[in-house]
Amino acid sequence: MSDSPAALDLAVDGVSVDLAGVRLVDDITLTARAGQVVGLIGPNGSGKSTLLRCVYRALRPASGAVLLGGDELHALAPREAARRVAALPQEHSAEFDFTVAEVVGMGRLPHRRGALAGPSAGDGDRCAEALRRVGAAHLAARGFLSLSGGEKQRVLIARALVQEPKVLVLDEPTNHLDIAHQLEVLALVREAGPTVLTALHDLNLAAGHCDLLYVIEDGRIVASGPPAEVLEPDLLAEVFKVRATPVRHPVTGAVQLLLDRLP
Ligand SMILES: Nc1ncnc2c1ncn2[C@@H]1O[C@H](COP(=O)(O)OP(=O)(O)OP(=O)(O)O)[C@@H](O)[C@H]1O
Repeated sequence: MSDSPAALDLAVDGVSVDLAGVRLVDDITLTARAGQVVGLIGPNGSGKSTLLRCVYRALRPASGAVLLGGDELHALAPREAARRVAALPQEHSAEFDFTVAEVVGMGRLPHRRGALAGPSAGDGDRCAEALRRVGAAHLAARGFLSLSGGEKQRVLIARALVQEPKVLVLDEPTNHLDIAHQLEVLALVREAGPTVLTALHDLNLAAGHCDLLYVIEDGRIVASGPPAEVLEPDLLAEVFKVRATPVRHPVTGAVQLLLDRLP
């Protein structure tokens, strides 16, 4: 865990979300202490993205609150919220007809002095460094729309990093990434120092990279705790409908799962 002073405690306090008359997230409470990497795992349609959308302000909960360092997120001015929270959404509704360098530069907008102010000194260096860290420096001049899925994902991670958030919300950050980049990106977001709340499908990545896991099923949290405690066979059979055999990674010591279909 990083003790970066830039990170803030995140608390989701009794959050419920209703869409189209259906309760999709039901009274969820979770906490991530400053600098922790907290994973949200659960089957398809369990409510992970819906909850994360509340934490990056794309949705307003029907009840409950999201607190950042004790301040209510939905009460902050948009610009102030954007200085504290960056997000990597699962679907990018906005397709960017911009260069990669321009897309990453958008991450600096919340830090500009005024709405009409230009880039600050150092913004270009920050963006170049972030692109380098995600292994995308060579793509800076390319059109974003011309990139592969994994290249786009890495550029959007660079954009979130240059925002220098105190809380980083990631919805399936390893989507489209090859295995080396999956491991790299998860190490990178931890090193960057913000509090991280991330949805992950890969249970072994969750086991190896998260300080704490919350398991969501049908919009409710059904288990939480350190990965080695949470990822136990009965729970995984019940929630994910798989047979899981936990083993210790011989090098890192992290719990890892051998997975197959239930007999
Ligand atoms: N606007 C909406 N109106 C009605 N239902 C919705 C809406 N958005 C999402 N849902 C439903 O809410 C449930 C939770 O969706 P959500 O995207 O949060 O799940 P998820 O856990 O992120 O799933 P996945 O692992 O498939 O990404 C799903 O059944 C989904 O179909």
